[in-house]
Amino acid sequence: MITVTDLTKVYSQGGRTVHALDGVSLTVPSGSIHGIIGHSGAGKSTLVRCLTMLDKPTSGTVTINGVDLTAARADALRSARRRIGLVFQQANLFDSRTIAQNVGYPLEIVKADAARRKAKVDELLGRVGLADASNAYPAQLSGGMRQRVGIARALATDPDVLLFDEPTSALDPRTTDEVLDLIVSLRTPELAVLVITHEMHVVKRICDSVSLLEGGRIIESGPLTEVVSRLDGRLSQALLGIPPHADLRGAGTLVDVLSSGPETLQPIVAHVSQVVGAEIAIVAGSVEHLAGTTFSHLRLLIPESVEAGRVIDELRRLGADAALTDSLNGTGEAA
Ligand SMILES: Nc1ncnc2c1ncn2[C@@H]1O[C@H](COP(=O)(O)OP(=O)(O)OP(=O)(O)O)[C@@H](O)[C@H]1O
Repeated sequence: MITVTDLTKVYSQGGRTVHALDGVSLTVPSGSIHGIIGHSGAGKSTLVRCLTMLDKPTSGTVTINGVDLTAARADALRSARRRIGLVFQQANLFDSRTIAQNVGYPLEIVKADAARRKAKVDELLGRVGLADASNAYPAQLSGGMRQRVGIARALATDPDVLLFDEPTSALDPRTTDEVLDLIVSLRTPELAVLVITHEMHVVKRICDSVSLLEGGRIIESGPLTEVVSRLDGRLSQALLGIPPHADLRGAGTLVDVLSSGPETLQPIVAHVSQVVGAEIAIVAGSVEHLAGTTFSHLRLLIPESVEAGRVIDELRRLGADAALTDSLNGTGEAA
């Protein structure tokens, strides 16, 4: 389990002070995959550096399975760092070493004997689907395969936390999904996985929970199924993205409606049209299958002849959430 409490990082540059991290707190239980999503400049790289103590936080704590990294002294910190496996955007492999030697490198550092090293490397290459590539060199592998090697290397010291920093940003969509599926397959009850990314697709595909980082702060956080259910949430609007609607002024009132699970199979719009005695158009929509549940976010155009409040009440009565589109914050804007 990784626990981050009130983490801050302040940089001073040319008389200017930058609060790159401004009170970040989060918990990633062992056995789960947590995503941190944010735009460029949100503080993602700073967070990675502070979590691994490559950069010392200004204040706050980072605890891994009860060990406070911020309080650890040199030796203790070195062994605590080994509890974190790190995977970056580029695998950064040694070109002159074979794949097996690259994966076994962290075990050389801790002076594991050759037999143990070989057994571990064989096991890890099997886990990442590269058992046949052990004698190959990095230049002979595709980008996706190199990333698999990086993942195997990060697992070499049996870490408690696996920290991914933009793991798929350099990969094509198909390879991205293969690597994401691999990450999911690594899940064990002992391992806490933290994925830092700017890609909502990564969050949708593999995360159990997610935090939105902006300006060094976590402004929204929770289990995926919970954040997506908040009609007014930034993460919900990004996960169930609806393109900004065309200018429909004068055509009626826009209402957003969000439903999940079995409700998404109900013809609620047709039903409400019948109840209010008017034809309601769906002008935009998004349906996603996330964390095992189907979510639907629709934008409806209510004719002027019908009171939108009645439609909203009726939709809510049917178990959906609904609100006037204009009342929602930042509608149509991705996180
Ligand atoms: N060493 C530094 N000195 C001064 N300011 C810094 C330093 N590192 C980061 N910052 C500032 O801290 C803020 C967060 O930067 P950071 O690189 O962590 O964001 P990011 O989300 O990783 O962005 P990107 O995806 O573009 O790398 C930015 O305003 C950046 O200019």
